[in-house]
Amino acid sequence: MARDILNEIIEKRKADIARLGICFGFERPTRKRPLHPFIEKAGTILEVKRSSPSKGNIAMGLDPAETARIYAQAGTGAISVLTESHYFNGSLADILKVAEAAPDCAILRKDFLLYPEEVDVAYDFGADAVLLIARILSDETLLQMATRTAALGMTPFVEVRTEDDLRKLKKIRATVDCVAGVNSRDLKNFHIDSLIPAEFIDELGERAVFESGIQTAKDAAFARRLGFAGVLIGEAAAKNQPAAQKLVEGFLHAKPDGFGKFWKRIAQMRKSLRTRNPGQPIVKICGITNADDALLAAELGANLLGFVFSAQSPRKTNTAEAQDVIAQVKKQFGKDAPLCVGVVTEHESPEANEALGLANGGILDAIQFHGCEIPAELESADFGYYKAVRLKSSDEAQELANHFQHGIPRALVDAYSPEALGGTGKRIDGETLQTLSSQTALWMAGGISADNIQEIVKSFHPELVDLSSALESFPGKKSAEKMRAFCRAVR
Ligand SMILES: O=P(O)(O)OC[C@@H](O)[C@@H](O)c1c[nH]c2ccccc12
Repeated sequence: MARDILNEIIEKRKADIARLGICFGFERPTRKRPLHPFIEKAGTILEVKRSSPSKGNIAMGLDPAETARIYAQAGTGAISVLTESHYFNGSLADILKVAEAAPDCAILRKDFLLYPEEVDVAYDFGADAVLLIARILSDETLLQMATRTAALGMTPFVEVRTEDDLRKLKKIRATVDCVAGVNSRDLKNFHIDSLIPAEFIDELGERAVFESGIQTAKDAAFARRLGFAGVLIGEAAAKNQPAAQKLVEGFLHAKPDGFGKFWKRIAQMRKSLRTRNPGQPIVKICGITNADDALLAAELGANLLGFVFSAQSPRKTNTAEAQDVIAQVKKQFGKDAPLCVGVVTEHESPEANEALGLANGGILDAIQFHGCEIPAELESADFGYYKAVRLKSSDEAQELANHFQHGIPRALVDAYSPEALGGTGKRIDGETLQTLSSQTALWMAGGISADNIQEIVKSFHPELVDLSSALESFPGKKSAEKMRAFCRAVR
């Protein structure tokens, strides 16, 4: 059985408190600073974090006062102080130091708090907000602690990760106002998935915070683009403090937009498939050129439709055709219509410009950059985008990790073929797929059909499968029979 770190942390804390008391041996101060509002408008929370169970040493020698000054200078409105000692090497004394060094910042006490009395301790040491992890607290204790936090004038910051956590949050919100955070890291196995916050955001209320896994300014921007009011950044800020300002600006300069909306819809699709039909991947049917194919695909439950804007492709479409097809699909399926994606293979080609025009006009929901880079000017585009990488070898699979460093949660992998840019029916080798599926949520294209989809799902657990040629009667025209057979097989 995997080691349950969460449990270990809690057991050690209980033992410490039994031995040292609720202040862990520190003298209990009287609060000196005034209370600060916490995430009342969009802002960042930078964390004083020396180490963690997942990463080990992060910034062991960090000086809390110096760090707090740098964070305040970087423009953050709030600072999180990890006070857990065994795994994070923090202490209550750190709060006192941060409070003195950053008098204008709100302070969050970040710990695995278990007892209502610990809320009073947080107040006395100078905290303005208190982390309450829904997963480790019963309904009653959570309510009691949130109520106590609010009664003292602090902000309860409730962290959720599961549906049951969400239920608890809703229950306490009936009586206590609180900020809700969603952790993109699973505290049980440390996996980071930036689409988890996207799944939850619509249920978290206005003051929602995206927690963990933020490495770059673009990642921070992604949280804002999804619509989060706050973002909590630990490792990336603590380890590289001169870069803290860039992280803050990345978040503050972005705004909720169509890019965030696209990923939110992907996250919601994944969630609804998970509840209705666990294991079934999101299905993207690509190479759509006509309304009959599009309408049948939508009726059969395709989640995304792909429109190819590439001169070389036998499945290429154009503005007028795509516009007409998409209008018919949206008319018939309304808000349940599949998402429509333009596939682009070459920058600044007339075809790429047509696709970008449709995306800017809100007709295409996203652009897939297939085998070409994403143009830098898209950083504030009001539509979704991601990259499709054509993999030649398993070595390249390693490089794929880089594509997730830019605030874009997924990349699609396709098989490489010297003859064409896609739609060759060729499949990526099993070893590479295995590597990828163990590292990331797999978005897979190339050689998928009704005949092999069950084996693919079983072996590689793709989150999304993208098909084109296997569903055709001839290039550019889908076969109703093959589409039906595929949809039966994928369920
Ligand atoms: O270092 P990161 O990946 O930026 O994560 C920061 C913060 O979200 C993380 O430390 C955290 C989130 N929730 C927690 C609960 C307890 C301890 C720590 C945490």
